[in-house]
Amino acid sequence: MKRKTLKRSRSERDGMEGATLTRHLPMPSLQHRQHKSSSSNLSHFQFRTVTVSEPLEEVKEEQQHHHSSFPLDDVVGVDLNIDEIEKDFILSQDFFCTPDYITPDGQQICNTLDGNKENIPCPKSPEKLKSAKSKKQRLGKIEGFACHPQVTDIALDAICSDELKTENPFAAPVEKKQNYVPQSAVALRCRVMPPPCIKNPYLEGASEMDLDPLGSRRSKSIDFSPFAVGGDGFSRYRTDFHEIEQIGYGNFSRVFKALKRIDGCMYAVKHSIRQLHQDTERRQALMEVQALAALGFHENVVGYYTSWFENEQLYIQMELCDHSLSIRESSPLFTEGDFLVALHQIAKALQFIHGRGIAHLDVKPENIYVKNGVYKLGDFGCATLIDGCLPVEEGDARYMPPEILNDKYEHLDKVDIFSLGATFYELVKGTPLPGSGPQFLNLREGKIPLLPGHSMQFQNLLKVMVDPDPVRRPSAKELVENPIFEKARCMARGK
Ligand SMILES: Nc1ncnc2c1ncn2[C@@H]1O[C@H](COP(=O)(O)OP(=O)(O)OP(=O)(O)O)[C@@H](O)[C@H]1O
Ligand SMILES: [Mg+2]
Repeated sequence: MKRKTLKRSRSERDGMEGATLTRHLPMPSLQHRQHKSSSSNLSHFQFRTVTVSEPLEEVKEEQQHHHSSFPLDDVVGVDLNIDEIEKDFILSQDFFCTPDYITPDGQQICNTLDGNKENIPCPKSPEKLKSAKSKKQRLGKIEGFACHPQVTDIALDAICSDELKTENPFAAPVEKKQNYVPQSAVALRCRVMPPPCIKNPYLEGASEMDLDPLGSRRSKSIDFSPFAVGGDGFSRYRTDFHEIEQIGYGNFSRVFKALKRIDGCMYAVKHSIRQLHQDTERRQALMEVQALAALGFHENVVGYYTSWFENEQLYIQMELCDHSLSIRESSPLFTEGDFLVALHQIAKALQFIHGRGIAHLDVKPENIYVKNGVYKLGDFGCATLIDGCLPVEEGDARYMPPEILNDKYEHLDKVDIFSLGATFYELVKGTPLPGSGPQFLNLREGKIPLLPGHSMQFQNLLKVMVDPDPVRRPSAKELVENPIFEKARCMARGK
């Protein structure tokens, strides 16, 4: 069923952990280093094989040399992190299809991104500059920045571009090459710049700048698009998972049972149905995984593993459950004892998330899953902060209390209590709640018809949970501590 029009449309929200290239690029085969004599004039963007054993000094020297002969400023922000390269990065010239020397002798190249220029035949190697001293000084400066790989990155860029402007007067004159930017360099820039770290609004005291050392160098938007695997036919989902079958769908997502190739375990992988083109849509979609990640583990909350963007869709890897409590999926043969066990467990989930300042705002049978007899709250796509610091995106109107329908958001934790009461009323009744009409209005007024075969204690509990006044509804903690669940525990033990 479609939700009512939302304060912030839910359809706007669905949308990447940016995947870093080092993890996903098919690595070219390890080649032996053979550039020593012939490649002393490697262009800055010629990517040769670097073995782990290669001395860092030499790599840095070479980089320095190429910085001095290549206008790095023109390739804004290309980050070649030496430490990274030395550790685990194997960049092959073959892979990036760059020529040996970017600027052929005596050839005038204009500053365009014409891909054909990358296929010009290798010209004669220009002479290597002989200024060991100045190189050493430069390296000294660079090493001073080597405390953090990303800081080193920035330092290298900054220092080298400075040096291009203030050349050592005693050094051999450096012929400044034309502003030629190989396409592969631009592509690499997109690939080596790590994705942004964004603030998790569900965690207290997380500062955006603290998290993102490159924050000042990025644009303000969460532009994950360069890291969106899938655009070039490469799929992290397909690479990492073997899809078994579709196990569910919602208004915005499809959920698949998938075998993770590397660990041989089954997971639920949910992805947004629609592509999320806008930054705002992606931000909105990320709220779900940010809430899950901020919450951490609770046995009655569906487990979250990881998430990423692919083909402009958000993928979420979760714990695989058996099924949801949706009346179209689960067995109608529930006894009151069974209901109480489920209600108690989801009340514990709510106590846990409310304790962390988060309200779910979309509690309903479809969002409660069962795994080996344990009930788990899932689908945090509407989760928000109870203190009202985040926008409210209400869930399925059939389960929403009257105050939410009237745009009153003072007691967001109690919204979940109402929804939980409505959920169990529907499960006991065995027919779907209406989205409008007299029955819909009756429930908003706290009127629950008698439920034959169920104890008054249980029916009264449901009634107080759907009280029109949020203040009179029990808190999740009070609910968990209700004596009725003692009976449920005894019944569960007596089975
Ligand atoms: N971890 C899981 N294990 C098993 N089944 C799941 C899991 N997550 C989701 N499902 C199934 O997929 C369905 C849709 O998932 P979900 O509710 O998260 O999608 P949605 O598009 O956000 O839904 P909604 O329409 O409620 O907004 C669920 O009702 C459930 O049946
Ligand atoms: Mg759902």
